[in-house]
Amino acid sequence: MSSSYVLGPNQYGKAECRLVRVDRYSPAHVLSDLNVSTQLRGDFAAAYTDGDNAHVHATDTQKNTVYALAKQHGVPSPEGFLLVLAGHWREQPWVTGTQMTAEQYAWERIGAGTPGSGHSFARAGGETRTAVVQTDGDDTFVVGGLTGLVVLKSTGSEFAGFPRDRFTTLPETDDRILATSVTAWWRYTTTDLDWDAAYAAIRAAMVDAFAGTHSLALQQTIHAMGAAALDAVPEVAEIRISCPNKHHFEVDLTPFGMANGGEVFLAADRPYGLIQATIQRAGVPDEPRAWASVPAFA
Ligand SMILES: O=c1[nH]c(=O)c2[nH]c(=O)[nH]c2[nH]1
Repeated sequence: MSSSYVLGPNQYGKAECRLVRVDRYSPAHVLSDLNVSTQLRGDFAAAYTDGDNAHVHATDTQKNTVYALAKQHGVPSPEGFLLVLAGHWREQPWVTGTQMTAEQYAWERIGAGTPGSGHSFARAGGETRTAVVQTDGDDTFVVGGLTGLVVLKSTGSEFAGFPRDRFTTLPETDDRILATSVTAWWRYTTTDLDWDAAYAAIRAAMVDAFAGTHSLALQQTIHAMGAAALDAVPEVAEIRISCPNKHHFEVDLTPFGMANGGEVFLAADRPYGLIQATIQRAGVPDEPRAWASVPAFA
């Protein structure tokens, strides 16, 4: 190693620990959804100059610490949780400074009046409403839709009974987080409607179906959402729904002597299940021209 270089400022840690904490103390669950990054500064030069890791608190350990301290202390606020994390790391050998950062995603309660109220949420900030109008000669077609409607149930979701082969490792579960970002397109059979009222009715029907359905699979939930949309607005002939299964993995805290209790989750971003279905009103003829150029399932 040449002595003509000196190591300048440096820090290291684990970036973007996606942490979801479900407080189940009352029937109305409380959800905290954070993206936490940790950075340590201190006496770590030898790792850079000599590959000597004797002082290096592994970034994997830093990640585990996020989830373990979330279990122990809860996540009342991003600031409060980061203070807990910083307090932990500042006490460790060789650490002279820390930088703990978090983004928090806000959720609103949904499904009031359904059995899912209390454990069903939609990401605040909301979805994007979409629309496509096409003409072909004298004919006019209207497709409405939405994308980015992010919804989550902190209980009331199971997944079991699926085939097991030699590559199957997924355990069956009778209680998991179900979360998705809904994209939907629906075809109207009219060109004369109160479009805002129809949109509001379809969105509300889908959200309430998501909240109110005790889910045995995302497939079943999607079907319930589509059927609810068709029930809500008779002028809709069919609805296409595309839903990524935004997996939330219960973090194994047993190596740290803690039982998770369905409270601390790692929100994974990929890979994800992708479930897509069209729900059609029986007996209504297809109209492929309405869908020309509308993105197919993707
Ligand atoms: O609701 C689900 N549907 C699936 O098809 C599936 N596959 C999987 O691994 N998890 C899930 N969850």
